[in-house]
Amino acid sequence: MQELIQHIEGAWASEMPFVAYHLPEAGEVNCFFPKDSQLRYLQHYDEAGFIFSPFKIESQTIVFPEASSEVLKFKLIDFGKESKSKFSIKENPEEKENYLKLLWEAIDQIHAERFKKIVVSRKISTAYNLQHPSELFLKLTQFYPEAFTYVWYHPKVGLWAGASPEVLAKTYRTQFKTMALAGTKPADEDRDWTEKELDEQQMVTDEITDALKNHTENLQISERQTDKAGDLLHLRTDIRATLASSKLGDVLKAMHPTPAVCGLPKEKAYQFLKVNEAYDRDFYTGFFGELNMPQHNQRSSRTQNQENQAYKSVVRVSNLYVNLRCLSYADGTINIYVGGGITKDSVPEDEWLETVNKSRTMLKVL
Ligand SMILES: C=C(O[C@H]1C=CC=C(C(=O)O)[C@@H]1O)C(=O)O
Repeated sequence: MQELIQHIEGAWASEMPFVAYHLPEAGEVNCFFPKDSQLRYLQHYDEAGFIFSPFKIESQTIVFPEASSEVLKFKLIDFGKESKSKFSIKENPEEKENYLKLLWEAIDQIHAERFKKIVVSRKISTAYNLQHPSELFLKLTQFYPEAFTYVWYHPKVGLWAGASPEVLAKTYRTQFKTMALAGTKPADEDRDWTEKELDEQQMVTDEITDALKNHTENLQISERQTDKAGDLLHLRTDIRATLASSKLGDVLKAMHPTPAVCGLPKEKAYQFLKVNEAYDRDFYTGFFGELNMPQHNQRSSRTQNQENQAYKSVVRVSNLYVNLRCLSYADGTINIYVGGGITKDSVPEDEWLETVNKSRTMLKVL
């Protein structure tokens, strides 16, 4: 653990890129330390490494290639330091008013039948002196073991950190997994899911299923379930398929941005967000994670006339998550990114409150 901290702090102090991450419920932390600070962009989804992709489809995906990085694993130890942060941000009335205006605009457009759903968002900025990214990362792993937690840094981009509950794409050989995640309520709120929330999530399931139809076979859709993400609950449907002749890159192109982060119809919603959201989402609601990284499997096989024999196989797997419940940091400022799905039944004040609740996921670790 001490070694992990030293590696992260060493890279941070010498302004060298790095990523440290923890996959849900995994026993170890993985890290990439690129050997130089050149900014590299992904050319093809056959490459192997850790990718960091922005929301905008026309922007490029950054890669820390496996081949030119030191790739390390560290055992994760529970260090029992669950100290809650006292850090808070005062509500800014002007920010609230502007966000309510955006919400009303989105709802009006839905009533005018331009959209069925749109996911609007905002950025909460505050002065903050981030000294130790390893501390931030370890708190994330402690508070949110069920999420994909990470801290990512490149000197030419800045630092990002988060705890994502949403799988965009997992692959194992030809097996493909994703999920439709939408609808939000506080975990301590004892109430049923509303029609609005059920509808909103169903739209995501339908759209993802539709996008996958042309690229996969054997589509399987699970029952809907409630999923915990920090102090929040979401509705979730798991979707599995077999990748046919299509490659992961084609599937991602068809899926991203899903209606869990953009809207329906996708292109119109995307244009609306570009014009009406008063800030650049940057990497928020983009995606990130392992691309074609080796997974070492050890199995024992008993063949005829042979002793039990252990053999190893290596399978290249991808684990990509949507960049939600995240923050960025540069030059003494922290930005926390939050949004929510708007449908015809949305109530602006409730949607505002939902973003306040979502911001607590990151505030807790500051
Ligand atoms: C856009 C966000 O969440 C998405 C994922 C789950 C639930 C959502 C919702 O209930 O609106 C959003 O679609 C965010 O956390 O910033």
